Amino acid sequence: MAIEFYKYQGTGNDFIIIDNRLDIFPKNNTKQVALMCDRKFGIGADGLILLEHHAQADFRMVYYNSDGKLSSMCGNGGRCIAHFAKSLGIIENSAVFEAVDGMHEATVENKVVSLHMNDVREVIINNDFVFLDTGSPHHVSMVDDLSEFNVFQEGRRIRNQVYGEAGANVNFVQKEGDSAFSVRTYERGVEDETLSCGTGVTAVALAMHATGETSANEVSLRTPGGDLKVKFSKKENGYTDIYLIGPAVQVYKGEWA
Ligand SMILES: N[C@@H](CCC[C@H](N)C(=O)O)C(=O)O
Repeated sequence: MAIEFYKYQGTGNDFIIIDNRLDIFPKNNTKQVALMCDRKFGIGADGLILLEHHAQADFRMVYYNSDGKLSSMCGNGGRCIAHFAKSLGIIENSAVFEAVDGMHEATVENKVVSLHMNDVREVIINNDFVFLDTGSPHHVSMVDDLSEFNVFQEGRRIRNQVYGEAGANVNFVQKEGDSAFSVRTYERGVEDETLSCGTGVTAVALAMHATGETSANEVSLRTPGGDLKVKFSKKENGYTDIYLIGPAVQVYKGEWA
């Protein structure tokens, strides 16, 4: 049976999104998800997202990385699925949905989506990197010349040598101003640099605050795919009221034969 899909991008982090409220998708078929995400033999995307029925919330979000495996939270994907829900008429301008890391709220205003992320309880500060979980695990490291930095080589090395099979996403950061940073991310499950990572820039904003690189509670993050904003409040142990804000764009609609 042909599957109707929508292609989305949030600051260049791109996704196939499918309305699976009628359970049409073969959810255990890892090979099919990987093939659909393949940029040469399939549609091409960093991940695939299912929008599903939820008894108490507006919908459920199910996220697969481009390797075809179910994974942890995707911030840019969360922003894109909220926009998709609005385009389907499931929500008006605000959504409550459940993802793998729990409940989220989102507001959609034209192409800009603000996503409420879950609280972060622990920020682990090491000599030359910070580790924290913003729904997905993130390693954050500052570098001097981000545009020339070999994100693929160094990201892949850290992802494998430091975090082993489970892995982590690896973010490289350069300070651009008091509350502005540039970020490039190597994503596990894509096993490559992506143009942007939502949980990644969220991790960077909190890591920069926790290490004193910024004292601002609203941070601008420049990624190769576009600009995002992260707002947050500090609490005794960690951070609360965390919002990831930026564009989510429906690119096209198609059918997977
Ligand atoms: N692109 C995502 C992160 C997706 C999950 C990640 N690859 C993982 O497996 O941890 C985002 O925007 O947050």
